[in-house]
Amino acid sequence: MKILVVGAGATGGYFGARLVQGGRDVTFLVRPGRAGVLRKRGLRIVEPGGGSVVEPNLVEAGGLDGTYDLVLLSVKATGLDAAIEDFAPAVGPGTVILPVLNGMRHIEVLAERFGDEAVLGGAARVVTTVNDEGDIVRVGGPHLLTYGARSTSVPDQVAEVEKAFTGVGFDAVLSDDIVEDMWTKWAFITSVGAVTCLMRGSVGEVVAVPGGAAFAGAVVDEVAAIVAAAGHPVSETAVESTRSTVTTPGSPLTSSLYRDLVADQSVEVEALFGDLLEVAERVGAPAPLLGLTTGLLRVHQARVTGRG
Ligand SMILES: NC(=O)C1=CN([C@@H]2O[C@H](COP(=O)(O)OP(=O)(O)OC[C@H]3O[C@@H](n4cnc5c(N)ncnc54)[C@H](OP(=O)(O)O)[C@@H]3O)[C@@H](O)[C@H]2O)C=CC1
Ligand SMILES: CC(C)(CO)C(=O)C(=O)O
Repeated sequence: MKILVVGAGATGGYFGARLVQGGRDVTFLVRPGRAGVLRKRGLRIVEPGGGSVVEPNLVEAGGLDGTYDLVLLSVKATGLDAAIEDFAPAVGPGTVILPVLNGMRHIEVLAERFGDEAVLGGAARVVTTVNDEGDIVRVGGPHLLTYGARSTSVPDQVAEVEKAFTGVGFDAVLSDDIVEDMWTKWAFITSVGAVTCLMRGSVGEVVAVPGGAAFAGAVVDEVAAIVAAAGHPVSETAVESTRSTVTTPGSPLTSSLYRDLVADQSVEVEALFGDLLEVAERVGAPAPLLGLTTGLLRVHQARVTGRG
């Protein structure tokens, strides 16, 4: 199976490197800056207990020659439209696209462009960042990629994807209800994102102040009520797991959203928060904390965008 990983950043770099190490046929579609770093240093993973480096096959937009069986799409929501134009030549009649983006809006955009059947659902649970040297840093914790067909008609290629993801150095789960898994991940990431961005700290820092844990719990309840009202209830187990995650004393956990915010970078505000706020308004679910987070992030995003 020929795999094209679009974006060799925190998620694509991590899962892609693991696939390379597992002997899979992987090429990374990258832009010139990232290509330069990867040619010089290789694709390095830094993680507790060691690290590794692979020499990745790289291609830049315009250099794509032929189609791929799987496109693993791992750009931020803010880069989605441009990335689609760049990887489109790699998509043929037999290609499936597996996005790891948080949120839901990218699914509609991709399905509109490439057809409903070609677009799988995906949800990544991994805590990775790209450090100043351009290496992928994995903090620890799960490295789980859940994926699956979004409708009952499962494209034949899914079995091939399952084979490709078996026995490589991350956990992969083929889900029979990936859409609900994506809603669960969306509820999780907005909860962690709201707690860390509103309070500007890690979970442990928030929990350490009086009222911090109660505030974090209120965020979890608000988000869970919104997705339930929208017809995508998260299981009680998942709600309690998120509650435990955002109220764990001493936890260093942040979110990629928070890390981008404090690094003064562009944030995925509309895909993660704007869209969920719209859902809340549509179904009449109260969303004061979500509204506050969305406003805060929109102000930040307007400043970043205005800077050019
Ligand atoms: N980081 C995490 O722990 C997790 C993130 N996610 C989600 O995964 C998605 C991806 O996030 P993440 O991996 O962190 O993001 P990163 O910013 O770390 O990586 C995105 C990469 O995409 C590249 N890119 C953007 N546009 C293009 C393009 N047109 N062609 C080629 N490469 C391109 C960027 O390259 P360049 O250097 O050129 O800008 C960058 O290396 C997000 O939706 C995020 O919310 C989900 C779970 C965990
Ligand atoms: C799991 C977590 C919170 C890791 O950072 C994440 O999914 C994200 O930040 O997007």
